[in-house]
Amino acid sequence: MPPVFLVGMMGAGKTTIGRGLARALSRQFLDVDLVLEERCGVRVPTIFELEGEAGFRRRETHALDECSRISGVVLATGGGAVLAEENRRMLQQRGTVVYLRARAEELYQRTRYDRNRPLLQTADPLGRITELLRQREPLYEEIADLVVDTGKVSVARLVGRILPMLATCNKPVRPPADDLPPLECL
Ligand SMILES: Nc1ncnc2c1ncn2[C@@H]1O[C@H](COP(=O)(O)OP(=O)(O)O)[C@@H](O)[C@H]1O
Ligand SMILES: O=C(O)C1=C[C@@H](OP(=O)(O)O)[C@@H](O)[C@H](O)C1
Ligand SMILES: [Mg+2]
Repeated sequence: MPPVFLVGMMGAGKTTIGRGLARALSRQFLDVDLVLEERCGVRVPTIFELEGEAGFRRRETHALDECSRISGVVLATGGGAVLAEENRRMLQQRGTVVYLRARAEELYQRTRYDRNRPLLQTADPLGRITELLRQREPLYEEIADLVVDTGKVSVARLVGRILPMLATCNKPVRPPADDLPPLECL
C-alpha cells in the first residue's frame, strides 16, 4: 500500500485518526508538526513567533518532502500544508490523500481550548475557521483521493471506515525519485 496522507482543517482529526490508522495497519506514523517541533526544540506557536508564518511554511515544506518519501508511512499534515502548490504536488504524486472533512462549527468545538494553533488565537476563532475553510476547501478537494466526513462520528468508527476505503483505493503513485530531488535539510 502506498503512503497515506491526511489533509484537512485544524481540528479535522488528522493527528488523532492518523495515529489510529497507522496502529491498525502496523505502519509508521508521523505528524509533520511533531517532526518540526522535535527538530526545532520548540512548539509550533514559538516557530510562528520567531520566524513568522512564512518561516513556518518553509520548514513545513522541507519536513513534508522528507516525510512523504518514507515508504508506507501514515502522515498527518498540518491544515495549511495544501497552500503551497509544491506541497500539493508532492502529496498527490506520492501517496493516497485522505481529506477529513468537517463543518466550521465542529472544527471550532474541537479546537477551542487548545492554545497550540497560532492562527486561531484571535478574538473570533470561529470566524477565522470559517474564512480559512472557504479558502482551503477547494485545495483539499483538488488533491483528495478519498473524502471522509467526520462530523458526529467517533475516531474509532472513522478509522474503521477509512481502512476498507484504503484497501480498495488503488491509487497509482510515482516514486519520489521521479518527481523532485530531495530538498536540502533545514
Ligand atoms: N471525529 C472526532 N470526534 C470527536 N473528537 C475528535 C474527532 N476527531 C478529532 N477529535 C478531537 O479533536 C481535537 C483535534 O484533533 P486533531 O487530531 O489534533 O486534529 P488535527 O490534527 O486535524 O488538527 C482532539 O482533541 C481530538 O481528540
Ligand atoms: O491550518 C494551519 O495553517 C495550521 C495547522 C496546524 O496543524 P493542525 O491542522 O494539525 O492543527 C499547524 O500546522 C499550524 O498551527 C498551522
Ligand atoms: Mg494535527
